[in-house]
Amino acid sequence: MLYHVRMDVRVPHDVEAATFDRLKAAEKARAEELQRSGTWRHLWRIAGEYANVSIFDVADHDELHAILSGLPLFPFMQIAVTPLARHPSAIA
Ligand SMILES: O=C(O)C[C@H]1C=CC(=O)O1
Repeated sequence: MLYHVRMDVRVPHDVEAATFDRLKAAEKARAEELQRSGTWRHLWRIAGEYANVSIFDVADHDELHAILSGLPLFPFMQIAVTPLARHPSAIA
């Protein structure tokens, strides 16, 4: 199943820069791993915002939740999920 996911990163002011840098590095490694496996199909920065739009390809809601809640930056993100169904006019 495909899911459109928007992630908005909210950095709390009381988090140390070094701590946040470490979490960002861990997030990058995990994002790259999930992209290589085909699970994280698209990852786009929303211009002008500390946010992304992504497409995930997973078995079901439970797998998506497990992946998203396991992301290193999960505690600092607001996440909006939209399940996608095939459009009848889509040719690909
Ligand atoms: O920067 C972001 O949009 C948040 C998060 C998603 C992938 C990643 O590397 O960081």
